[in-house]
Amino acid sequence: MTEDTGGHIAYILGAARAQAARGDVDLVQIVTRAFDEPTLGAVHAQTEQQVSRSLSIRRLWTAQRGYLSKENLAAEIPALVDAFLEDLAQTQRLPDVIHAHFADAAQLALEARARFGIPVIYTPHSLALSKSGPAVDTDRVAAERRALLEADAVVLSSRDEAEVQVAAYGADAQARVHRVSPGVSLRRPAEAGAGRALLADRLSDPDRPTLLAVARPVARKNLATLARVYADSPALQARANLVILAGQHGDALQANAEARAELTRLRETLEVPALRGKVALPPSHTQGDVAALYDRAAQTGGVFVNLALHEPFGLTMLEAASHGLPVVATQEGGPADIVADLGHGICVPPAMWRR
Ligand SMILES: O=c1ccn([C@@H]2O[C@H](COP(=O)(O)OP(=O)(O)O[C@H]3O[C@H](CO)[C@@H](O)[C@H](O)[C@H]3O)[C@@H](O)[C@H]2O)c(=O)[nH]1
Ligand SMILES: O=P(O)(O)OC[C@H]1O[C@](O)(CO)[C@@H](O)[C@@H]1O
Repeated sequence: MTEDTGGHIAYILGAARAQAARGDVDLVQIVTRAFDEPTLGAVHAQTEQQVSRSLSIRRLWTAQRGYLSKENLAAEIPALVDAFLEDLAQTQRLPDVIHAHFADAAQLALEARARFGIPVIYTPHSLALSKSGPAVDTDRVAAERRALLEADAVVLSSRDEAEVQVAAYGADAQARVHRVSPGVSLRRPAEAGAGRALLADRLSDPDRPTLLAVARPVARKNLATLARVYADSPALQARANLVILAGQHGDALQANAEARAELTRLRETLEVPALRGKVALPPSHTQGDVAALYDRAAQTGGVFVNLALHEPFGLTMLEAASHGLPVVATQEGGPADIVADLGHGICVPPAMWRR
């Protein structure tokens, strides 16, 4: 949707679909914020969306009707809490449990528990104290700590999250932790030629092995280092193409400062005459394109690359595996567990190539 739409959304949709398909679950409802932004899709202004018989999306309206990035969401939380409590007060059947994804959602869930007694599960996806860089968002850290301490259960994806990342929030934070390794659905092969069409104008020979990266353009994902390694290596350029999907960045106005800086670095490194025909940094793509690119990379004998400075879990390692694509993955965070379980690649220290 935007350059910041990433793994926690993919996780929620996958988990909700899997839960809704269970015989012992009557209804799953994804509750999120409504917004009116036609360029991002009219569906986000739809209050109720039926996804399948037992899965729906409920969107809450507040006075602020436009799209808000996660950095701008904090001021809207009190209004969202009110909208959520009012919605629950009017529902015919209260949920048996609320699973809050990310600490801002946990703030709504904990208020709902206080009012209606509904138990709360919290999944952080990405804890701010694990992020490298100088600017730690103290409000976000406080919301994460509260959610870790007050939720009835905390569901984490990787051993690193459970044993290392949560420990940074204090010994108490580990008390209710459960580790559940996520999966991804095994995808059907993409439509013949789909990924090829996306690359045709950009790569002189799309059949050469592909080095593929798929990640949001944020400093933590370290995409600029991958670009620099490729740009500095004639040997790599002679053997493989480089394809980087770094979110939707056709409309630069949407991008926040961090994404703009990362995308500028990527363009400055890759959009140079010497690399023409060897590199693709497509500005937009569909979900079908992502699946097709994983397939294409596998078919060309390529590899998926994730050099993140820190990766809390690493859903893209699973996606690559589900398409039969081996990985070179960061050893910082969750990927080491995934690669050890699946045996589909190697883990490397990303600092080896730090800019
Ligand atoms: O241009 C892009 C970039 C990403 N994606 C998708 O977005 C998701 C990104 O996943 P990942 O890089 O793992 O997630 P993050 O956005 O960083 O989200 C957090 O949450 C994920 C789920 O818990 C964890 O795997 C991550 O480690 C954690 O940082 C994947 O489904 C990608 O296919 C796209 O479709 N297009
Ligand atoms: O990089 P951060 O700030 O830790 O946040 C990661 C999360 O934020 C989002 O990009 C947007 O909410 C999620 O898709 C992702 O899981």
